[in-house]
Amino acid sequence: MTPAARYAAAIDVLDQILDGQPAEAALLKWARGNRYAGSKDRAAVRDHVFDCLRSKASFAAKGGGQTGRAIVAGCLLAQNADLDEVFSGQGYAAARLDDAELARLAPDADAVDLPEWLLPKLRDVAGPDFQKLTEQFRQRADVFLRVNTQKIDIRNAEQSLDKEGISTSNLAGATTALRVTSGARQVARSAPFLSGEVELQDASSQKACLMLGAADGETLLDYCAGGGGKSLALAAMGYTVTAHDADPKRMKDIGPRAERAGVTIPQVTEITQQFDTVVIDAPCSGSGTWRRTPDAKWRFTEQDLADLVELQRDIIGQAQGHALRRFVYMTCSLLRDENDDQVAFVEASLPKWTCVRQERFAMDQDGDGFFCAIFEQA
Ligand SMILES: C[S@@+](CC[C@H](N)C(=O)[O-])C[C@H]1O[C@@H](n2cnc3c(N)ncnc32)[C@H](O)[C@@H]1O
Repeated sequence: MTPAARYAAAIDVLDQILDGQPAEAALLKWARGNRYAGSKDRAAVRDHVFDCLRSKASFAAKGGGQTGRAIVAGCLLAQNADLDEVFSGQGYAAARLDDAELARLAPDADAVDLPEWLLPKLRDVAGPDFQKLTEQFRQRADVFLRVNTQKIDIRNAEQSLDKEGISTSNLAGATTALRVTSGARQVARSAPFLSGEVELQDASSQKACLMLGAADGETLLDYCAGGGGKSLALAAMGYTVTAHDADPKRMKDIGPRAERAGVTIPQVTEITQQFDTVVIDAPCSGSGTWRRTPDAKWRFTEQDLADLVELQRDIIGQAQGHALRRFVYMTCSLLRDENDDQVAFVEASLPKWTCVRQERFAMDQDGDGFFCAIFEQA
């Protein structure tokens, strides 16, 4: 596909998303309907769509409308790119911009790329860094790997990855983490990944797991285990991990991932014992990861947030009952409602627990937004 044809495909996919389809479903539908597109084409179309979704409001303002064509036009204006090359009408390129569309272009227009109702909440959390935070929402997030230090040390992992064309660099504050600086798309096919020496995991999630400290033979229940990201990181730290999730189907990847990593992680649907530590990686807005799932930020509503806050409280109430020594509450959210306010809720309603440590990881070039609070028996 030519560069212009890739933009034309992105316009079609964006129109489907604007009609209410989730981004992944719209991209999959496009790929199935256009089998001639190779993996590089699919990756490029995906990148265009996600870039446009991250900056949807500001691109729509520049491009003069809420359509795939206007948003892509706004994207090109933001990059000072040549609109005529992309909207050329030649071959599989998008049709030329008509006079009405040209008249609506506003290269100097701008907008905050977040839903209006969330702005006071994010201003409250970010304080003087609010501007920086809004700018971050427009950026692509880096890919990070977690080195499985039970199998390989970080220096040898870097060398093995390098042999496969994957360049990495170290990261301050996370002894297990590598930033992928090139070759990210090769990771899942590479020998270090397939042999369980490295896993894909954001750096902030890794830092939160490291907050739990040395395992000292402790048993640990991962109460909201999902695909097992935290379970695997904690098993690699030496914890004897049991995985649980309200939806057992979500745990289907844990078996193969654990096998690659060389650990055993039993999965349970009913909990019949107590654990030294219980980890609650709670369902949340995911606002700290919206650079990776930008359509989610536009769909998220105040009612969604209220429902999540209630669900998180229910889960805390259930899960803490299985903890002997401590429980750990985590979210990949930036919002106080899901973080600090839940710490206050625990301290007010469950007086046997005291928060002994909490960390907020900013959403920046070194990882997603993340929150972790550790509670011990008072
Ligand atoms: C943030 S995700 C977990 C991500 C996972 N820990 C990881 O690191 O890959 C939250 C999980 O909580 C689960 N969940 C939702 N409600 C729950 C409940 N009432 N009890 C236990 N798990 C629940 C969801 O099915 C989802 O898999």
